[in-house]
Amino acid sequence: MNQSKEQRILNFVLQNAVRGDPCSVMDTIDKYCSQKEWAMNVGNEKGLILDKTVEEVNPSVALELGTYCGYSAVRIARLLKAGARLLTVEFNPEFAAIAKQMIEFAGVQDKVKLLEGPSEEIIPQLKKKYEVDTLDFVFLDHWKDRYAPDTILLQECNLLRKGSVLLADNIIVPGAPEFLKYIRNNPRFQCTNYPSHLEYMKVEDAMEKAVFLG
Ligand SMILES: O=C(NC/C=C/[C@H]1O[C@@H](Sc2ccncc2)[C@H](O)[C@@H]1O)c1cc([N+](=O)[O-])cc(O)c1O
Ligand SMILES: [Mg+2]
Repeated sequence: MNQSKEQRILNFVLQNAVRGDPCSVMDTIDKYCSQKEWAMNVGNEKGLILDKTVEEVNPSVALELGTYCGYSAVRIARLLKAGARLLTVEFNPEFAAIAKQMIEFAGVQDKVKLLEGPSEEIIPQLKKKYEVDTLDFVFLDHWKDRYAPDTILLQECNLLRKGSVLLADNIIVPGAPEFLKYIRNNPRFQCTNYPSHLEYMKVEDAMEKAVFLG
């Protein structure tokens, strides 16, 4: 049975990256996906916006929606302080299995907990089952039509506190129009747009930061 693209990406990392070195894993994925097969990792240009936001927030508890191959989980986890943790949600079992191996190869597994299942089921479990009080940082990079409902669900589950920071990928491509409409018209969020480019392409994209005002 022939391999999936995601399996080919993982194999390329296992054969070419340096075990225990998150930057080497990120660079190797970016090399493969820019030269061989495009894939929907956040990439290095938008990745730098992600880095700056994570460094600014310096989260104790971070949530990622949409793990995919684990590129942004490795990217975020490498910046977390001692004792801080990233919860990342993936509902596709094949992708989850790939991401688990990617995270372990990068050596950040002690900071990352991969939760398998759809965000709408996992989010309501975060407090009781995963011992979360509130989230300091949330990276939205899953199905674009889930960004708005999941942002509402995070509020309904009292998972946001004054100053919690949301960062959403793909504001232009594929786009998240409902989310943008919701978040920019909501007085409880302070929004900032970061123009960038679609990963590995000369196509315009953007990220949106939304700070919860409580
Ligand atoms: O479609 C995109 N992303 C959707 C990502 C989805 C990821 O999240 C879960 S869905 C899920 C996970 C958790 N809970 C519920 C659902 C999927 O299994 C996948 O791992 C996308 C597309 C493009 N593009 O150019 O076409 C560029 C990008 O940067 C993108 O992020
Ligand atoms: Mg994306």
